[in-house]
Amino acid sequence: MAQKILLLPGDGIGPEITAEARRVLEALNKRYGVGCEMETAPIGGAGYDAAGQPLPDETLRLAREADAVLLGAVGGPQYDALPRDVRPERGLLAIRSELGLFGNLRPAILYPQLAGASALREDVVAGLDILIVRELTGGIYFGQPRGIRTLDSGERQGFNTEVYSESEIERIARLAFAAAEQRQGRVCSVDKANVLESSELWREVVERVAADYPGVELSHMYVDNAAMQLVRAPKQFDVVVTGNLFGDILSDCAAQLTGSIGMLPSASLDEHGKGLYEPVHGSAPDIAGQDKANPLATILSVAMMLRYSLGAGEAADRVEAAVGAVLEEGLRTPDLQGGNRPVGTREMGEAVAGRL
Ligand SMILES: NC(=O)c1ccc[n+]([C@@H]2O[C@H](COP(=O)([O-])OP(=O)(O)OC[C@H]3O[C@@H](n4cnc5c(N)ncnc54)[C@H](O)[C@@H]3O)[C@@H](O)[C@H]2O)c1
Ligand SMILES: CC(C)[C@H](C(=O)O)[C@@H](O)C(=O)O
Ligand SMILES: [Mg+2]
Repeated sequence: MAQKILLLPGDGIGPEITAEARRVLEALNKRYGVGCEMETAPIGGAGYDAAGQPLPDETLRLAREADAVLLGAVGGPQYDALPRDVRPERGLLAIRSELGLFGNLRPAILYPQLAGASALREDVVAGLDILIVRELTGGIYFGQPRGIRTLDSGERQGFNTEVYSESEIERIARLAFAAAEQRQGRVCSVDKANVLESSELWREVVERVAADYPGVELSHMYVDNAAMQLVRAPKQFDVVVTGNLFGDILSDCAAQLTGSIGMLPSASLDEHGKGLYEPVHGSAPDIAGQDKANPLATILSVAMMLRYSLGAGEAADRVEAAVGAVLEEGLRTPDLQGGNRPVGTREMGEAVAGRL
């Protein structure tokens, strides 16, 4: 039976990059009978425009029904003045929370053809393969209380709360340790336990979980040092497990090691392995609608979807190999240095689909 995929293009470059991901899926369907049916729904600013909500009820219903969801990106300056509760980013947070997508896998892998495009020297990044495991439905993004209040003095005060319960920490830690068992067997847990109680508990629970994975070596690092170590000697990391906010920041940082933020895919998984897949980058309003966006992060997110949610590991390998092939041929969108064939979003997508 055909598997149902819900496409959520979103805003800015979202529609352009998801169109190329769709092209790749259609090519897989046609050539290898991968068998997926695609449907599209609005989210983010597009959701607000269509239904007055950044996560329309119908979009959420379709997402629950689908076997997997592929999202482009949300947000843009035209929505920044909206009331907070209906801003595009709230739609993304809501779908993550509603679907229970606590486990965010963000692999930062350097394609050898892009070694010269990395922010770091080639010898520092050659062979780079890091997996950032970011907790996605807790922490300061969701903690209560939150808001902006007026103090007695008349001054206003913005406040958010960083909270992590033991069960939330335990399940993300288990995901990270299980991943490390399939990789180089090292987990680095990143926190701010020298200052934050939520991190103190995080460290304690991660230590406890580690006892169940004797084959995995655990280390801890404060987030400020981790940011520095990522750009100093990134290959020291195998799996990095961290909370929602730290993971958001560190994954953009890791992206630049791979040549561009346009190269980083992600999978957001629930307890049963159902997932939403999206590039790590945002809606890039500065280049939207100009055929300049790199669609590879979204196309590589399709590979993760095929592997984790659709049981099509071979097709996933094909997609990743096709990305390697087009880079080898020298195709580069403007965000990627090097190469000998400058291309736009569409030509890059067509090339990948053509090499499957
Ligand atoms: N998952 C998401 O939907 C998501 C993620 C991050 C930011 N956002 C939203 O996106 C909007 C813009 O945010 P931002 O500018 O801070 O981050 P961004 O990731 O959208 O862009 C940062 C920079 O990277 C470039 N870039 C991003 N993706 C690219 C791609 N595929 N190809 C080439 N260049 C690319 C952009 O042109 C820009 O210069 C905001 O509204 C933000 O909230 C959404
Ligand atoms: C747009 C925003 C809500 C989102 C996040 O902070 O999680 C984005 O930056 C990401 O990395 O997916
Ligand atoms: Mg981010």
